[in-house]
Amino acid sequence: LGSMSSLAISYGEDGPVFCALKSDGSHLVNCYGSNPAIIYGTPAHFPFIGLTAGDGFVCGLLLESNKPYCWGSSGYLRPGVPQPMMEEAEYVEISAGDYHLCGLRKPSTGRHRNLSVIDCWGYNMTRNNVFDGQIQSISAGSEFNCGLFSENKTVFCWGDEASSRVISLIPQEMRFQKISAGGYHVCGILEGADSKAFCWGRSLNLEEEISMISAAYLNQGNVDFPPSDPMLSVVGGKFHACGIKSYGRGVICWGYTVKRSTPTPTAIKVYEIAAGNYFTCGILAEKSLLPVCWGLGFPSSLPLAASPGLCETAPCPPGSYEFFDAHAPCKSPDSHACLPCSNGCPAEMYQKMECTLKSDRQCDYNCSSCYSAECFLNCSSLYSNNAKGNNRFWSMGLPVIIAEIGLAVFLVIVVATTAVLYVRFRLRNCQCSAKQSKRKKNKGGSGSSVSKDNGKIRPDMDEIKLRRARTFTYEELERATGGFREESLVGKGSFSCVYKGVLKNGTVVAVKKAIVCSDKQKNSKEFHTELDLLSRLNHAHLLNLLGYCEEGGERLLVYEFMVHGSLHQHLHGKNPALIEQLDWVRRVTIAVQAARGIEYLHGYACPPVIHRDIKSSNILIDEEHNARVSDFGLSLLGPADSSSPLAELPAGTLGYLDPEYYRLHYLTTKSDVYSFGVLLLEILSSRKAIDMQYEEGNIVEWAVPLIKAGDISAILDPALKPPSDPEALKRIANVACKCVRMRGKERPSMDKVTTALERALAQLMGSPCNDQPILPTEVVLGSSRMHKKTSQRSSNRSAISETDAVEGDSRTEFRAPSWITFPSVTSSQGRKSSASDADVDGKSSARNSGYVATNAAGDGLRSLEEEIGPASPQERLFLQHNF
Ligand SMILES: Nc1ncnc2c1ncn2[C@@H]1O[C@H](COP(=O)(O)OP(=O)(O)OP(=O)(O)O)[C@@H](O)[C@H]1O
Repeated sequence: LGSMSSLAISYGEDGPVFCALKSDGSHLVNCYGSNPAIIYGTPAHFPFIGLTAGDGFVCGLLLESNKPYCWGSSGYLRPGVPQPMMEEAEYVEISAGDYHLCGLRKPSTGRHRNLSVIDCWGYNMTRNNVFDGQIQSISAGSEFNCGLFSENKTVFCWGDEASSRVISLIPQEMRFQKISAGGYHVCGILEGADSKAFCWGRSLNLEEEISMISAAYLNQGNVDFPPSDPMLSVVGGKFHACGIKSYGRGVICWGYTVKRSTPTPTAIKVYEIAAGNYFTCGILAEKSLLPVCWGLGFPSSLPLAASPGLCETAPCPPGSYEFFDAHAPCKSPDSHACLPCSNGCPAEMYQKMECTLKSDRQCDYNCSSCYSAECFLNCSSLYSNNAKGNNRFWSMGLPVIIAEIGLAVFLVIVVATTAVLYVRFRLRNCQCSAKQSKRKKNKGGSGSSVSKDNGKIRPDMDEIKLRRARTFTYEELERATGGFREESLVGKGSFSCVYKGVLKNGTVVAVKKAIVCSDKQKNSKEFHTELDLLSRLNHAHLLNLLGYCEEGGERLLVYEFMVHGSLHQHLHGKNPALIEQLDWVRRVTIAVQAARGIEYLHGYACPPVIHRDIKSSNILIDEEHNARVSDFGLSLLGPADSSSPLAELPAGTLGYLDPEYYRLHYLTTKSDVYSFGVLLLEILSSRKAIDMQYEEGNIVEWAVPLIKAGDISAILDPALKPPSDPEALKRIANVACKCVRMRGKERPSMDKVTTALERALAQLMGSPCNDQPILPTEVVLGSSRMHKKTSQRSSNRSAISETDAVEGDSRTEFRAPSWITFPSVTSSQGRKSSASDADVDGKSSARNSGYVATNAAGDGLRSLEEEIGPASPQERLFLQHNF
């Protein structure tokens, strides 16, 4: 993030890495950190002009060729010189965002001298951007970029606006000395004597954003505003910014600070700083030139001396001075590391020495006009030399100090009280829907010990027993399943075996027995999560928990038995009759029902539940072929405010796992939407989510390009006759494409998916008014509770069905290991930008008032918003914050 510098910090799931140019003038790079792809990929013998870094990668501007060179593990930027690259292109600056890199080309000469070209590579950015006007510098944010025009010192930005709003909030009338972008904001230093920092965007300084962040993270961090101190430079992290103070080179940070972070050091002076996502590092302004870091997740000191700044071939411009030290930070004697001069002297001080080409401005205390404790203390040595001065200090200084301390204590108390009241006020807002509260009451909630702290409802075990699920003895279940014999086994999962059993009263049940596992705690966590969730949820398309048993080391869950097993068995089993049994209407019905179950988890359960393991083996089918979503072993109680991503370690099943969740560890309901999209593709094609027998093993990589090319028939299951109205399936395929978009915020929410699927189902069934949503589900799908009960009664009577045979063994699914590959941008999103990799000289560029970009052709698909109406304000807020 931010602008090119002598140091750069990479972040991401493989851990943070600090890279810096060596302090010995060799221009070689040294890296330190935990991402092996960066550490081992560091080109130790290439001299660089400067560095920049993003999520999992670092890039440097090569000294010899003035071209960028990247290394690390980004899925969006290949190691080496980014491609496509024009041979003659040379760059003066590079800057990296989360998944992309941009380079500012050397100014053109001749008739194009008033045009500037910025080339970008990576996620959604690969194109050449041509601008009217000369550009002084560029800076990349998470998924956007900004530049500073040399002439009028105004800023322009382009890229993703929805999550950052950096484009609409640009302060048009302001002039900047320099700028630096962060995750979703930009900070700049204003022109003029006071050199104040000014920030805009969504992660800093906006009322709305502040309250969003506070609500989500109140217990974890704090939010504050840009300081008013004059600044020398600023850098942006994901949700914070830091700057070097003009006087004294001290550092100051603002924005969101994660709790448990190492605090910003107050007593250091730095030459240069750079920020990763949640931490910042600076090069100490002392002989050692060692880096110090603060924030979350990085050592606070590093053993690599680093260059204090970038080397420039031109003499240091006015307003800067050349760094002189025992170290010579620049290779060539003609180039200089220029540091910005501090700006004026603070109050109570006077300028002792001007900033020259060789040294910074020096200020000293004006002891005759002291009013701060610092000044008095500094001047106290003078006073101590004469009794008069001493008396003056005691008579004047002490009361001032005491008054200041008193004021500070008072302010702390006021702020703390306000914060406590605010927290209470915010948490009051998570309330369950009236319907749900009523349900809770009806279910014996009067003596309930349900804790409403934090708006989360976490019943204890005793209460679960009382409320719904009954306890079984081990002996009872052992008897029901014939001693857990092999013949009763109906399926196997990663954590459990599922047996068919018949209780004493004749009820047919499925008994899920935890596989004894060395990681007992994890197993126990899953067990209790499932109990907690299932006992609270109640929906026609969720699987009912009947009871549980916890005896000795054994843990068992007892569910309704689903006579037709799982959707996985139907789609991928060995029995072709089973596949055909699921005709198009049945399949789409199952998709709609599953969508409704998930929509309930996301939208109606309180707090929302994220399933985390939506897949065909977790969609069970009852006797009426109605779908029931099962297996909440991995579910998480969502945040009360569903807009805040939960940082959890990725869990789920390979092929269905949301790449954004896997890469960024941000878990939102949109991760379930991704998995559901994969499930839709599976339903349409009968291909497994990952099937290595095909060249394109990943269903998303295979199906999405075909759907986008309009070749829907290529993905439809050949075992079924095409439907009379293939448009309906096309509609579903388009919805699936939207669900599996790389970025969560671009995926539709489950309620929109459900509505779109319902319409498709109506169309498939030949409904004359398929543009109207079909309501209620029960009428169309026959899946009311009553209906379900009948179905259960009959399923209880039924003998072991054709799907009872164990297929778990033949099914190969993998839990997410670190080597998982996801659909690459080059094959899906990347394709759409390839057409726009236009002629660098702007032959095919469209121009628009100073900012001209050869934007990629938009998504060929109609937006879901267009299709089924705009999002509600709450959804919009959620989408905007679904990073
Ligand atoms: N209530 C049920 N009725 C009938 N069959 C069931 C029932 N529950 C599970 N099964 C069968 O048992 C299989 C294993 O289920 P389980 O929930 O243990 O694991 P899974 O979800 O398939 O895999 P994992 O645990 O790895 O996510 C299912 O795929 C299904 O075929």
